[in-house]
Amino acid sequence: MTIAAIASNVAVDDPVDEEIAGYLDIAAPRSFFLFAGAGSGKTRSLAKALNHIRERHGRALALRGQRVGVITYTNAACDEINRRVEFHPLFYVSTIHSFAWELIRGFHNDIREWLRDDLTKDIEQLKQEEAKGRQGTKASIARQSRIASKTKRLDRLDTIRSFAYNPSGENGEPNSLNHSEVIAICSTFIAEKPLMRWILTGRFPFLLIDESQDTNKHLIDALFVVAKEHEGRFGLGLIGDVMQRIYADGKERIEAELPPSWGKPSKKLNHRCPKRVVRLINKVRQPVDTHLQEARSDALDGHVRMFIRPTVATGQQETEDAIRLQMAKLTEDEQWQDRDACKILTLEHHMAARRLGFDTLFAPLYEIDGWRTGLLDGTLPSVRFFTQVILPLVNAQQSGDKFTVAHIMRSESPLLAPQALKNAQDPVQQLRQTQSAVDALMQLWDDGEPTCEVVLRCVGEHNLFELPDALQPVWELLKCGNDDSSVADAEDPVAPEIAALLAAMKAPFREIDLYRRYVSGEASFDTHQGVKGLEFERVMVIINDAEARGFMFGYGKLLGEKAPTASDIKNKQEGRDSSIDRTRRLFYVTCSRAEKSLAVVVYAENPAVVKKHVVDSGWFHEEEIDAEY
Ligand SMILES: Nc1ncnc2c1ncn2[C@@H]1O[C@H](COP(=O)(O)OP(=O)(O)OP(=O)(O)O)[C@@H](O)[C@H]1O
Repeated sequence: MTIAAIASNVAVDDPVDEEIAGYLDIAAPRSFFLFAGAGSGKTRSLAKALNHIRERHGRALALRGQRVGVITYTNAACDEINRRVEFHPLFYVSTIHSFAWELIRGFHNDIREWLRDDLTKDIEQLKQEEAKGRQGTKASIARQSRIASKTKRLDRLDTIRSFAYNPSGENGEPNSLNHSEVIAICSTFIAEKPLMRWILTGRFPFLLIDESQDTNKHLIDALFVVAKEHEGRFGLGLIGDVMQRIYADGKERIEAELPPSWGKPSKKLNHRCPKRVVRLINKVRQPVDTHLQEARSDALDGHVRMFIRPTVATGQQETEDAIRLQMAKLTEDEQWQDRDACKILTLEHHMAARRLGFDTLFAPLYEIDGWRTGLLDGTLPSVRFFTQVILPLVNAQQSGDKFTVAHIMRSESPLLAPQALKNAQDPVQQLRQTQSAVDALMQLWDDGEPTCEVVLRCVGEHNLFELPDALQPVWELLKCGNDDSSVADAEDPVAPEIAALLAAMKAPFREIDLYRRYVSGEASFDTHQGVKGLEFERVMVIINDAEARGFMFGYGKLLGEKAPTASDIKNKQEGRDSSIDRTRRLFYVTCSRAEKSLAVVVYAENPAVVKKHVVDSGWFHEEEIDAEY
């Protein structure tokens, strides 16, 4: 054996996978919680565990008509697990919502009664609030509208024979359940109905949950009940890292509630990060628990740097570009110069939107609560119309791609709809009219770049495409020139959605493509939360409380700039989560994405205080900090 082989630690966690295999025994399954930090190869351990079940117990399970349930966080994660188990039908791999629906579908009467109870309680609560509140306020109007819609739903319940749910869709039909209802119903049924627990364990004698720290706490609590009641015939495997819990509905302090009978395997190695990053994330984690990691013995040393800059109102983009050049020099990695070769993590989407230059379009739409999800996954119909119909046409036309232009026009334009061509007295004339509509659109670029509003007006005037419902009123307003929401009658303002769209339409058309690239993951930017589970060679973490809007996370306290509030101190004393804890975990997640080098950029009110704090905490050495005062 060579010295290198003796010193190598890369196989140090192999016994953990064997330990897990021991728990996955069909004759005596045992529940377990796998403690494993960032980059420790949780996906690989999960895939190994599944393949072990298939080899050892696949036949027996198949004969009994049983499957192995696997819950992961995203559809992409489901695809990855399925790929690693070669899409074997023994495994039912799904997201939490699909899994919950799979269990409750068919229990229509029970679902109806659950909804009746839930709606009645909600209405009662709203009525009490309304009785206490003031009439005529916006809050009162909103409450009354919620009471009316919930009452309508309650009144219709008895006419609904079967309920429906679409995990990836809008769920707008009267019989459809929304995402949180599906989770709540499933958790309640499991917790309260013994039959449901028998059904669950009968169908899935093993249930493995990845990212369990962020799995809905009510569901985890319900599954704890199942694991206890069916001990010896059902094995629940929770895989996760408590330090990476970043969503509010995950279960706090799950590790403290694990029953003594559960297995508690723990992985030590970080396969992803260079040695210096592992030392940093260990220091960040140290005050929280004892699960510290080792880097692989063959890992790079890597680089970490903190750049502290005074808080400024503008010019962050230039500052961050200059920092990338500094990183390129000190890491001798030229790719830092190329923004697209780096992952730049902002705390919130609007910070990325501002840096990438699609803020005019994005900011007003993001204000509308019900639109956020659609805006972020690119499915919001009003914006989708621009990204999926108008932009491809403009791009194809600009690059002379006649085939694509013809394809888009044939499939999307009412001018070339079969009926329009059939009704046209002269089809050749109809084709000419279509061409002149496209020409009119493209001429908008002759005098520089048009705004989305100008483009929309042109599309509407020439009937180039059918407008989605949401844009129809905007087009009507644009047509009559009444497009300035700021001068709208204060007594009768336009609906917030329309005002948001009118504001967004002021964006230059180029913002459409910048937005599209961001939401499709092609851009160099992402948010701190959005990169959970991912890894990148060069990571830049941007910390700027002055730009952040949410209240969930705040770096000032974590970095010593602000004192903890009375409620932070109370939370700590009572063992509850505080914003410092949440922010620490978020920081751990972001830093642990780096495969080669990491730059942390902090905009601080008081750079000297931040510098002293991170040096005193042992996170960075003085020479790793570049502070400007
Ligand atoms: N035993 C191993 N040997 C070599 N490389 C490994 C091993 N296990 C995992 N890796 C690699 O390490 C990286 C991290 O693995 P993975 O993404 O599964 O970690 P994770 O535990 O899910 O991390 P996180 O919780 O931080 O997202 C991946 O690039 C993976 O291919």
